[in-house]
Amino acid sequence: MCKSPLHDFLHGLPKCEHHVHLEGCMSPELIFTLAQRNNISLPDPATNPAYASIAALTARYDHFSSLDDFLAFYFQGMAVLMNEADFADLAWWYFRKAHSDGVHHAEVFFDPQVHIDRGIPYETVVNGFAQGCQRAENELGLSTRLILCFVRHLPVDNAASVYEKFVSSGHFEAGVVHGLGWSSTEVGPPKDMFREQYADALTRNIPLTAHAGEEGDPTYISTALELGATRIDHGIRLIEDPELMKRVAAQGTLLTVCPLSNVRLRCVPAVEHVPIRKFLEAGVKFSINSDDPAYFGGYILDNYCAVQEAHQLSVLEWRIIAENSVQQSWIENSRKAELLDKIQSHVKQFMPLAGGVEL
Ligand SMILES: Nc1ncnc2[nH]cnc12
Ligand SMILES: [Zn+2]
Repeated sequence: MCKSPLHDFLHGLPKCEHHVHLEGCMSPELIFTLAQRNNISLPDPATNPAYASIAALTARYDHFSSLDDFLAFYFQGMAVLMNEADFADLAWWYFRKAHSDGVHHAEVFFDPQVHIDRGIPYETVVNGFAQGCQRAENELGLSTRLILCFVRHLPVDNAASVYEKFVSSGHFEAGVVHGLGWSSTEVGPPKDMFREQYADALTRNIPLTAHAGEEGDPTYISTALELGATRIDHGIRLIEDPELMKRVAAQGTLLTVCPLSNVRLRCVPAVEHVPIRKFLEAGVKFSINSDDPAYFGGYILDNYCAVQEAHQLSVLEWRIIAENSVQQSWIENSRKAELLDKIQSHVKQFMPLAGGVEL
């Protein structure tokens, strides 16, 4: 538990999560358990000592040197997911934890290309994750959205083939998959590598987001916007381009910021350097998220608390963050109204911490 006097306020504050990779919720315990259950060999500890034990793997996660160093473990970890039930259990496990952190609405990423590449059918992945989402809606009252992510470390033809599967499945029209994103290695591959897929998705009114401005400079963000993304995942390097920052603020584009991830992947030296105050001052909308919580030492509430300890925000600033998170969620207006009411009631309870300001 964090030491901030706002801890209880932050815990109960109704949250929306917009940036979490379901495969990033594979804890070392779960990796070892599923490897055994599904008879899958993990890397040999003789050549990769990180896999000697759960404790060794956990300890290795403290020392990622970059995004790509982390991604190697992330792809290895998800290789133990085999059956629909594995995917469903993983999603359910995340939703239960998110619910206990005060999340009411969660938009979650998954990486089908990486699973298909190792022989798991597209339907197994989507059906399993969709089951987890349905269970969270039924049993926890969460609203959920699945976002299919293209990955930048595989050839674009590979993304084209999964995009065809996605389109022909009718999963968007059926409300099973709600949007598209891209992720994985940022610097290196062409910035606009999914131009064709995003152009086609726009004609179908599919919501688009993109990982950009995490390790890459602001031109990665402007390219994603040019291709039709209405949301930017991470986006912390936006502060290096004041003109672009004005545009992003004016358009109301949401940045899905992940503070603990940025520290673990060495994008910033500490949470104090995540430009939270600069974004607030510039009117840039953002939400606070966990990214790959099993790898980065914390789920969403840990990220909220880390931001509070580093930036000392007021109750009213948190209210703005929470309301923007709801307004920029990919949900119906009636659900937005419900969540905005919940935020208002919660903030009212904490009036004294707001310094007596009329709410
Ligand atoms: N932080 C991150 N950046 C890019 N791709 C990812 N895939 C999972 N986590 C990611
Ligand atoms: Zn991410």
